[in-house]
Amino acid sequence: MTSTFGSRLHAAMAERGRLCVGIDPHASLLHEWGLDDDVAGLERFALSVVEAVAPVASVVKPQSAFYERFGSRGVAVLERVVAESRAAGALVLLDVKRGDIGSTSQAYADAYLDPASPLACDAVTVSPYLGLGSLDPFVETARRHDGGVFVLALTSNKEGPEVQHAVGADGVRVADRVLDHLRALNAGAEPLGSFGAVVGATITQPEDGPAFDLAFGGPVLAPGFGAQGGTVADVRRIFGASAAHVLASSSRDVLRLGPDRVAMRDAVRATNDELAALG
Ligand SMILES: O=C(O)c1cc(=O)[nH]c(=O)n1[C@@H]1O[C@H](COP(=O)(O)O)[C@@H](O)[C@H]1O
Repeated sequence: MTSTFGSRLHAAMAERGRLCVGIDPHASLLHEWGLDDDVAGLERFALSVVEAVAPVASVVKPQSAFYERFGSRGVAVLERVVAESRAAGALVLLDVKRGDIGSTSQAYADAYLDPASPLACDAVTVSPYLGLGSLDPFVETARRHDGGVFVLALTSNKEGPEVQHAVGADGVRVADRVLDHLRALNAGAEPLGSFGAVVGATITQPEDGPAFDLAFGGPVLAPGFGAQGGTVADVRRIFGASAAHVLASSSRDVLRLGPDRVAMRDAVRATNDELAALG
């Protein structure tokens, strides 16, 4: 690879748009598509989505759990999803939300960010709740291999604020610490850093304290767009002038249009146009 993840993502968003498509083969979706909830159904579903969206979307985001539930054969399907999406020109953000003590995080980082690994992808989601320093192996491995890391900051689910808005002994809120850490990691990176934050497209800024500062020099992954209620207007409301660096992420809202590949692809294009209109 020749350029940082942040540079590749910046170019891909400019060229293909700001929608990330989640490839999440829920059992209920396999059923809606008329497929069995088995490895053959998983493979048919996932590769049909890749064929429909990977040639047009800037980023695809397979959620590992939906593949892992079928064991090693499911993970083999995930490997194909990653490889075939990249071959079609999409960046792959593997949603695994890993995070462990540093020595174990190194093994996770090698699994997803070392190009020699069977599951190598462009970027990965991680959880910071073992401490920001525990993420160093992901950061260093990403820097070494031009990969990216997206750290959970303000998640889309309603339970998130109980932990993420909590104030530490130093008076700093947990999510602010995560965003500050990312700001330091991205310092000086142009046009965009490689260290992103996950900020749901459903969040509301706190009424009893200052707004979270969502400009930190890196990309934002904004899941919760679509099926969880987030809209283009929410992206404008939450991110304002930083919306250009926001990847709105939708899984079920696109996937439920299948197995009609044209309908899925058209939906991606239409949403990209709406997001582009935010400026
Ligand atoms: O990291 C994520 O992708 C993520 C973070 C978050 O705060 N909320 C969230 O929904 N997600 C993931 O985004 C996807 C949302 O799927 P839909 O609700 O079907 O669009 C799922 O794969 C979730 O695991």
